[in-house]
Amino acid sequence: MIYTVTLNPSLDFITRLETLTLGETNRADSETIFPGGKGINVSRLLGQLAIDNTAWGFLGGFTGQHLQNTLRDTHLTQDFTQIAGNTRINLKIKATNETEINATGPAITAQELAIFFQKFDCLTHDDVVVLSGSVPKRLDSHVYQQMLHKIQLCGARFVIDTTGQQLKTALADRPLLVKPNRRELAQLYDTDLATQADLLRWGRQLIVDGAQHAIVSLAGEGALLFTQQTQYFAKPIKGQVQNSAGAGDSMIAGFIGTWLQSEDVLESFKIAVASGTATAFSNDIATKQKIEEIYQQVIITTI
Ligand SMILES: Nc1ncnc2c1ncn2[C@@H]1O[C@H](COP(=O)(O)OP(=O)(O)OP(=O)(O)O)[C@@H](O)[C@H]1O
Ligand SMILES: O=P(O)(O)OC[C@@]1(O)O[C@H](CO)[C@@H](O)[C@@H]1O
Repeated sequence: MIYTVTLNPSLDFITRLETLTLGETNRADSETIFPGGKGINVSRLLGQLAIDNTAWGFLGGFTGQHLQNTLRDTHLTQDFTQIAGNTRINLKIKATNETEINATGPAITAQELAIFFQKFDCLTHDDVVVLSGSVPKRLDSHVYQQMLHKIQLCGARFVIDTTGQQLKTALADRPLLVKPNRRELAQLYDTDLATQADLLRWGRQLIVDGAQHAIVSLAGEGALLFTQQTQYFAKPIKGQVQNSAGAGDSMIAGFIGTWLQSEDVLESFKIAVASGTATAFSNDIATKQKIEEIYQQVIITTI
């Protein structure tokens, strides 16, 4: 079974307007609310690919209830830990540029955390846990390390999509996949990635430091995949970007969902690129139909 963990889920409130003027009352042209949070996005994309998975994380309050209701129609099993606080609302402003304000998230009590950790006791070596996204501000930042410890005790495998020190520490535990974007890779190794050679050098370092597979996503400039043996480049695909939030999560889902079924690295990377791009070209997480349409345009080269 694939389990996704979203410690800090969200309702993503997306508002569109022509221009955003700071310090003024702005009037929106439209608004939409989507279920959000990185692990939940991974779960939803896996669902589109008809891959069974269970979503773990913390949900609470009226926002948590709404999120749970919207997820009912999707192909994923919900096994969230209920909390007293309100699940956060993240504001995504689509104007000339995209501006995001991600909320801190609710407080998690020691008791709620203990109930959440009990879930890890059922893991076996057949399971893969996808750990994604931020830690609610008032939760101990070592929570990722604690989860990794429990995952390894059970012999399960994991994918991790986080940043900075949490990612650095996790590399030594041999994640199946990591997927920093360009900015996150630069921050991880404290370098500026000025050239293509820098990207290749530091992308390869993720493997040297322990990752089994590493995708470096480059938004509208494509993506790189590093494996133990080789490295691939996916050419960018042209299209109308609707809402790029969740593109990276979709890549992770496309890759790991396919790899666990086939262990075919190249095919997994193709589905990853198709899934990420299809989500960038959709308002919400991409549908299976959109992923299949984009898949026809994916071109991968060895570099
Ligand atoms: N503007 C775009 N045009 C074409 N493809 C895109 C675009 N944005 C994203 N993609 C596709 O989606 C993949 C992941 O996007 P990106 O690098 O933005 O991930 P990310 O920063 O993790 O995104 P997010 O945090 O919003 O989920 C890219 O490698 C690319 O394949
Ligand atoms: O604050 P975090 O946990 O880093 O990111 C949360 C978030 O921006 O990530 C998803 C897109 O990847 C959105 O659905 C959600 O709002």
